[in-house]
Amino acid sequence: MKKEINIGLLGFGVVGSGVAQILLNHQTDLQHKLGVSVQIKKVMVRNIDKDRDTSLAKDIFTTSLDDILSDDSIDLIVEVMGGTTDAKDAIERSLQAGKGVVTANKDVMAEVGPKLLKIADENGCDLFYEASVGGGIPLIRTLEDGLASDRIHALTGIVNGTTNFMLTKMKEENMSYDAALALATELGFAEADPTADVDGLDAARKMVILASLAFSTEVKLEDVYVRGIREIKDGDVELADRFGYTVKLAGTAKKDENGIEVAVEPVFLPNAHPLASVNNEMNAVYVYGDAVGETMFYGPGAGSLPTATSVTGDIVAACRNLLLGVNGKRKHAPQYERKVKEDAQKYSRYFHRIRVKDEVGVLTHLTSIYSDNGASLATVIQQMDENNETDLIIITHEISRKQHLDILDTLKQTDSVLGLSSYYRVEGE
Ligand SMILES: NC(=O)C1=CN([C@@H]2O[C@H](COP(=O)(O)OP(=O)(O)OC[C@H]3O[C@@H](n4cnc5c(N)ncnc54)[C@H](OP(=O)(O)O)[C@@H]3O)[C@@H](O)[C@H]2O)C=CC1
Ligand SMILES: N[C@@H](CC=O)C(=O)O
Ligand code: NA
Repeated sequence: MKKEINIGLLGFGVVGSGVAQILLNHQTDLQHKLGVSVQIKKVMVRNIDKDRDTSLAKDIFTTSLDDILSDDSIDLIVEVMGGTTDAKDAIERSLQAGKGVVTANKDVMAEVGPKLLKIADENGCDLFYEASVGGGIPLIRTLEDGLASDRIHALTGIVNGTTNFMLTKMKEENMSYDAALALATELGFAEADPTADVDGLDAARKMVILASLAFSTEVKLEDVYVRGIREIKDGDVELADRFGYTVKLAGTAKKDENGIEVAVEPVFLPNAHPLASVNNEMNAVYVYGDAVGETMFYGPGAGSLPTATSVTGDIVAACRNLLLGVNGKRKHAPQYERKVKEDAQKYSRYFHRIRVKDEVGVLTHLTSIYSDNGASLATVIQQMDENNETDLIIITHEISRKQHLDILDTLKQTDSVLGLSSYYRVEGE
């Protein structure tokens, strides 16, 4: 019977140092729950000379993956180094060496998750990735276990902490975009390359992971319609509020008889919608199941200790499996063929803000573009600003994404349109 489980930790940054802190500070609790102690045997970093605030012995730090993989006393690898190429390689090699892996890496799981899970299955190893979506929220395991008997048909969520933090600070404290991003980075929320956060890619990767699991099908990054928060223009947040909405970067995934649709984009959410009051780095995901109905999962979406809680939760699960000798016994092949909807099959309401020339007949001409495209309108408002320029605000009834995009294309080529200020999908009504 094992007395100790040894971990090889790949990465000692925001998340890795949090994992070490929890394993150290909660050691007696973990020992009680598992009956063995869990120790960090080696840590891989990029720069061995960096000053690190830790009580771990200096000589366990290395820059060599081989050093860790060749150590037979190491049972489990925890990948929290980030990036794609090296991390992918490290996970693959660890599994091939028969070592279970816990990772927080959504870039890798979204890109090659199915391939890595197959390698894990073939090698009788666990591959757990709870921290890859929703930071500290137990979501992956909830979909895999708690809701396993249900058929999930939709997910809607705020799955990026950095952008939600930025939008909150910009709205409530009038902080500039740059200052809000700098603060999110300082607090350890942002990715190494924060364009992944602000341009929606990080959230898109998380939606790939969630949708694949929820719908038991392969979902690729190219299946996701992605727009980030740089698309939000001055005045949009106030304008949304005037109409009773809050602007959030939301991920949505839906499944019906035509297939699946997945999107990440700034949306207008009714102010009364629970997701509208999810602020700062908090995340929340609504899961709609045929049997369970509506469930919502809420918690910190980023940050050292919240994310490390999910990683160490996975470590506990992997240790239990190792101790029971049932590691790598879950099989991960998806149940359904990949089937992605066409834009003409994706329905929503849309908000359009169009800068127009203030001249006779503009309103009639522009509304005819909508009717020519079969779109009926719920709201049409013309508002003039202090420079005598006019914004036409249009909220449509349900139309397809194809109708919406066709209308935008026509508007762009229309003489009386000075510019398309912004547009949003209206979600959650
Ligand atoms: N920060 C967060 O809130 C969250 C992060 N994640 C994910 O967790 C992972 C880690 O993120 P985070 O801790 O923020 O990242 P950091 O940049 O803070 O830390 C990365 C760590 O990995 C080491 N490292 C990076 N590349 C290599 C390499 N090629 N070889 C050896 N060591 C390497 C770095 O070494 P050195 O210290 O020498 O530079 C550093 O210790 C990422 O996949 C991220 O997306 C997931 C959820 C939330
Ligand atoms: N950069 C990410 C970190 C967690 O996944 C975020 O802000 O959500
Ligand atoms: Na999670």
